Amino acid sequence: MPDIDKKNRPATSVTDQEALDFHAMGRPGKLEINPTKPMATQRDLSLAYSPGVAVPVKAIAADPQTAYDYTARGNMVAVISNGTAILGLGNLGALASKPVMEGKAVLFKRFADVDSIDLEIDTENVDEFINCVRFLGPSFGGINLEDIKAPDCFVIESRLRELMDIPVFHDDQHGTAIIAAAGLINALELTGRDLKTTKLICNGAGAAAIACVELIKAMGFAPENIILCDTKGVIYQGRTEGMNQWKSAHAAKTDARTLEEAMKGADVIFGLSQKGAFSAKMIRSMADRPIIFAMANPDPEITPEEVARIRDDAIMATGRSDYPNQVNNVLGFPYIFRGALDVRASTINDAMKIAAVKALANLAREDVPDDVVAAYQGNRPRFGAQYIIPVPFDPRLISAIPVAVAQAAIESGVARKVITDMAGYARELSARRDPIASTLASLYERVRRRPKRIVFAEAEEEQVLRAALSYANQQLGTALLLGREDLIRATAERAGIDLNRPGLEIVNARISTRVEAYIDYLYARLQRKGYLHRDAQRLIHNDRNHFAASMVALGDADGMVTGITRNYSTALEDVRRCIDEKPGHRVIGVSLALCRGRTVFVADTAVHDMPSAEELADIAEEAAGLARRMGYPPRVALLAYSTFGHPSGERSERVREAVKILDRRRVDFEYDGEMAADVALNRKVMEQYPFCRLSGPANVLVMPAFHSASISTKMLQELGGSTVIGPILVGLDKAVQITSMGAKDSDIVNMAAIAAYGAGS
Ligand SMILES: NC(=O)C1=CN([C@@H]2O[C@H](COP(=O)(O)OP(=O)(O)OC[C@H]3O[C@@H](n4cnc5c(N)ncnc54)[C@H](OP(=O)(O)O)[C@@H]3O)[C@@H](O)[C@H]2O)C=CC1
Ligand SMILES: CC(=O)C(=O)O
Ligand SMILES: [Mg+2]
Repeated sequence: MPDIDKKNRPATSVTDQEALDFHAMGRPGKLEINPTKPMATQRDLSLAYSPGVAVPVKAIAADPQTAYDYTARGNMVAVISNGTAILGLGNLGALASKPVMEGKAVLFKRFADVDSIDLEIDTENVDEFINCVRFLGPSFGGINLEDIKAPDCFVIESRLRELMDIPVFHDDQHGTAIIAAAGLINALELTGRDLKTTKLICNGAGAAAIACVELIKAMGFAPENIILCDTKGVIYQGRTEGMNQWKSAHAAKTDARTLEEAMKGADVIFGLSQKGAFSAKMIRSMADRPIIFAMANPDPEITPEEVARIRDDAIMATGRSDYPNQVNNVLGFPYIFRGALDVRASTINDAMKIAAVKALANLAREDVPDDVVAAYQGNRPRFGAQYIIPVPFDPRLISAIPVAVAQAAIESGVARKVITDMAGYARELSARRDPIASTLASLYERVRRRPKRIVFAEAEEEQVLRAALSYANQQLGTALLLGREDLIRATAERAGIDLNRPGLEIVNARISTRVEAYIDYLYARLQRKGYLHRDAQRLIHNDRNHFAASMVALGDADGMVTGITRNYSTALEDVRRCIDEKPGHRVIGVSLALCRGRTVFVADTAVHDMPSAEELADIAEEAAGLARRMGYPPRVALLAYSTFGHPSGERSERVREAVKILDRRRVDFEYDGEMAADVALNRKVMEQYPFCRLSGPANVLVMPAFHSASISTKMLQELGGSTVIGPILVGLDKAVQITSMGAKDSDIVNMAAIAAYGAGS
């Protein structure tokens, strides 16, 4: 197990066990391959395979460009490594690099809808590596080389670029250089420095470092103001030990021999070396308002906390997502390839790289529009020391960078397809991304800024304890562990959880001084509903849900999460005995189904069995409200088996009536119905009803009844490969969330975070 310094872990750090569990969960690894065409009938087979497949074969043989029309090549990138420089962990071999390469492949998909596959090549021999890759060209639209050590990577990349007619891009070199250069331009601007007079030290003289230095020199940085260092110290003119031609090209005329000597008075320091390479003394010796990019992964050369202890005038960036200013090639490679693929570029040239630098640097200087604020944890960042570069979840990246890259490819003559309508292309690009990940990231961050006390009502269960620990570890607030103390302690011991860490508190119902207050509260609510005082006593003494909900009702906790040991409706009844709906609202459940890059909100998946027309209209309003709060402009479809009156039937009548009620209420969101699910979700089918008032496929589906809501979300999960979050309870006066029975710890912590978010400020 790697030795990680626990004290220096930032807020969102995960434990080693969590990382292993995540990778092992379900189907091991992070990728699978799915067909894009139906493969159900004899005819499908005849088309997809023999004899039909022969037709595109001949077409491609006659005109190779048609491979982009008839195969997956045009959207497919190989992520290729031999594992000789895995992050900052060193040469751990091809097989060990696979988790990182799978990770890069899923980032391609997640951020830019580029399909990608990882290929680990088990050789350190440069010629063997080149020969292995050079013949793969027909399979891919581009090659992303990753984590190959210097100087081999330079030879490999330049030879493959000559041998292949598709983009070959060593991400650690150029991806890193592009992001670092963009961040540097902005940091120089903020500190009033000039590119030509700034003094920069780069620690590390490998793939990333050499490329960074080359790019910034190409952009006008004075060569005499740059000093590179490696494990042997300063790379000075005349040095012979540990040199190669790429280091020699940047050897400095200087008397400095150690990093410490070189760093005295430096304006900028780039770390592309190893964890902990910068000392406090070095940082202290830098010029005023120093610019420190500690980019080693997973642990930087020095942490922002350590720098903050030494000086308060630094602009600080790291390669990590859990600190401000993430200078990491994830901001580049998905979008750079997106742009290159979309114009079928033969290469990624300097013009395209510089276009990406400028697009990225400019984006950080622009005002962040309202619909992007969610990606910034609900804050509107302003160009400044804490914001020199956009965050990876910024939804503007998907349009800004590919457009700039594609345009530069066209202008520099390497595009094999010309895009004339760049504005239309930018719109298409935006539609490729679903904001759910940024929405959830923002939700977590908001909670982190106003941490909440959440009762975990079933804390004797192991997965609940794990979720509580994760809640505390992520600094979302205090997890109140409700249960019998001896049992909680026994479970914690079995699970290896240290209950003494900050952020975990046991609430032992038996000895709580608040028991009488909760009994009085509950009795006052229930006495006219047939409950005796001793019934209230029994509920508080014996039932965790009543105890937890009373804690929340009386302000002893901000919210609660339950549901592991009891079915949903029973848990909800327990809670409803203690907590009412918010005035003017209706309590409903909304599930989020995340499928193929698209999120739909489905309601009501928890409460109303057979809602009336009035109730359906309320459900539409509540669900639209949640969608809007989560950053989705709601387009609500009220679903039925029929569409706009056909086939007619009594059951659709209620739905039609609900639409009329919404008309009368003059609600401020798009809605229409009744309609079948394919009309709601498929633009082409919807176009057959030109009078439909939805401006695009629905993102909020109001189901006609609980059974259809429940059946469809469960089918989406089991058969459609969707991730389903929820049901999220909305409309209650206090923040309560109920998980499904047997939910995993990751689901429980999500629901706890949603409860904390619901608890507001
Ligand atoms: N934030 C980001 O986006 C990225 C960050 N990186 C990080 O940059 C680092 C280097 O990666 P990469 O260039 O691919 O790897 P390479 O193996 O190509 O190069 C590593 C370089 O770092 C030098 N080095 C290692 N330890 C030290 C040290 N303690 N002091 C000075 N120099 C040292 C090596 O020196 P020598 O030549 O003497 O062996 C070598 O020059 C890694 O930590 C990686 O995670 C890389 C790519 C992207
Ligand atoms: C981010 C990255 O590619 C690296 O650290 O190697
Ligand atoms: Mg890398």
